[in-house]
Amino acid sequence: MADLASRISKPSDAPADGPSAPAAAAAPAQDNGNGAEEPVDDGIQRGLIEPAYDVEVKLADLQADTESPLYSVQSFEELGLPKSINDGLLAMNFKKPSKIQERALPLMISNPPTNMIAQSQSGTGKTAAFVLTVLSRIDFSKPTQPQALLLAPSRELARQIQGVIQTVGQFCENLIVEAAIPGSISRETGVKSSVVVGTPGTVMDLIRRRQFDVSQLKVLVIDEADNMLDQQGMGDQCIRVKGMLPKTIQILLFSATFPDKVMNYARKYAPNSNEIKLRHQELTVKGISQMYMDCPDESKKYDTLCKLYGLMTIGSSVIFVKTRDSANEIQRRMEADGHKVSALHGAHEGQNRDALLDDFRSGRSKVLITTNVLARGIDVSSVSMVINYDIPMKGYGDKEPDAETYLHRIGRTGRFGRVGVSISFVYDRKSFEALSQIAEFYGIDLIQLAPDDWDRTEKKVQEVIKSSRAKPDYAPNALGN
Ligand SMILES: Nc1ncnc2c1ncn2[C@@H]1O[C@H](COP(=O)(O)OP(=O)(O)OP(=O)(O)O)[C@@H](O)[C@H]1O
Repeated sequence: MADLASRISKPSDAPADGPSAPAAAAAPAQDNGNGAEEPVDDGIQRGLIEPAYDVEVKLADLQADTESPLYSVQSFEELGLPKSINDGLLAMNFKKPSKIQERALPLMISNPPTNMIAQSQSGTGKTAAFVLTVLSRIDFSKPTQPQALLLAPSRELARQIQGVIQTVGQFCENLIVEAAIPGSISRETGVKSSVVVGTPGTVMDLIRRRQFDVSQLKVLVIDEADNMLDQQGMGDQCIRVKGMLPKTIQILLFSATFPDKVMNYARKYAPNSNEIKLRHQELTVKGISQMYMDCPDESKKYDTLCKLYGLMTIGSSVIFVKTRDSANEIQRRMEADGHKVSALHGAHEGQNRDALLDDFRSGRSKVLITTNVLARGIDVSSVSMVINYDIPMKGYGDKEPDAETYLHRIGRTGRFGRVGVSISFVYDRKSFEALSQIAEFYGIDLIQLAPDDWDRTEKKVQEVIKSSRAKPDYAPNALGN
């Protein structure tokens, strides 16, 4: 049995990670809904929760730190991308590539095209890395001929990636990007774009019904590839889709996590790939202060959640629960108790899901209760807190802790150098052991919050949320070799 306390630190008065901050509340981020930042002229990105008191660490400092996953030696110009694409990056105020972008891009855009399996911590810019590659391969004189296909596990992530392609590609003439998600492509027209971003089931249906001409596809990207290729998940669908595509297609697989078991599938799926991999001790983002709350019993979890509501609304927060029913139930109870929350999960109809996420992105709603459907990839820079109401578990009878899902869930905060807090609720031996094993796996020390000392709990959480940016030396060892 794992040593329960070995990775879990006792409460202390020492400040939580992050520069200390005065008492002003952090401003909500300016997310443009595309995962891109609004440009500003102060040399810092808006959307990075920039309260006046944050003078300690700028993104530029983080990107100059050799230990940071955001570090690079080259500029985007030096990576040899076409001007129209560089102009898009400028408009997004992307000043320097992150480490994954700097390392993966030259390998991916070179000819002859080579497959890639690439891993990098959550929120470090994997999307732009593959989007830039896709755009560099498109022949813009054939705007309605499908040339690139990107697959993602959820409609929300597919739409988000579509938005990033449109934003980065805003100066590429005749760029047409379509989402292939349920209800998005009319039977009459079929696919009429050069870039298609979709979920595997819908893409497979479109190809089978001959509404999607795949004969000229040059590049296939699979985001969240470990999840997508997992035989327990969408592995079969992804294999079938690949079987319908040209044999010469360049395949790019991206994720923050690649468990060994799935890595074997990945290597078969994308043979002779270049690989950029991390060790699991390098995976956590140090800007995320990982905390846990030892609740007296399961029923007290809800009371604890309500007590945290004030802290949740300093920025935006995501509450992860195991089932759709518990998402609905917690929403119902919290609303009855006077809190403003929304719930998004797979039982909702597609357009409703889109509207709920759009509201969350824009800050119209600030607390979102959801299931694992939003655990991966979703990029909303204002998220300063993630709550694991249930510790993610996997396997038959939920026997094993799901370390990958834990990492993706908490990675909804702390995006690209920002700071955030994750709070995991434990309430019995099983949940405590599961969290201990996850902490052990990643080599992290979790900070305990005391449910009976709210002053201290609030202080600890506020110290992080209001500090706004990770210090350079919080960054992990970054990419392995
Ligand atoms: N070079 C850059 N400079 C500034 N910001 C960037 C840069 N590259 C990406 N970003 C921003 O960083 C944020 C996180 O990027 P992205 O969503 O691609 O992360 P990711 O690595 O795919 O994370 P996840 O593993 O959670 O999917 C986005 O808001 C994106 O706009």
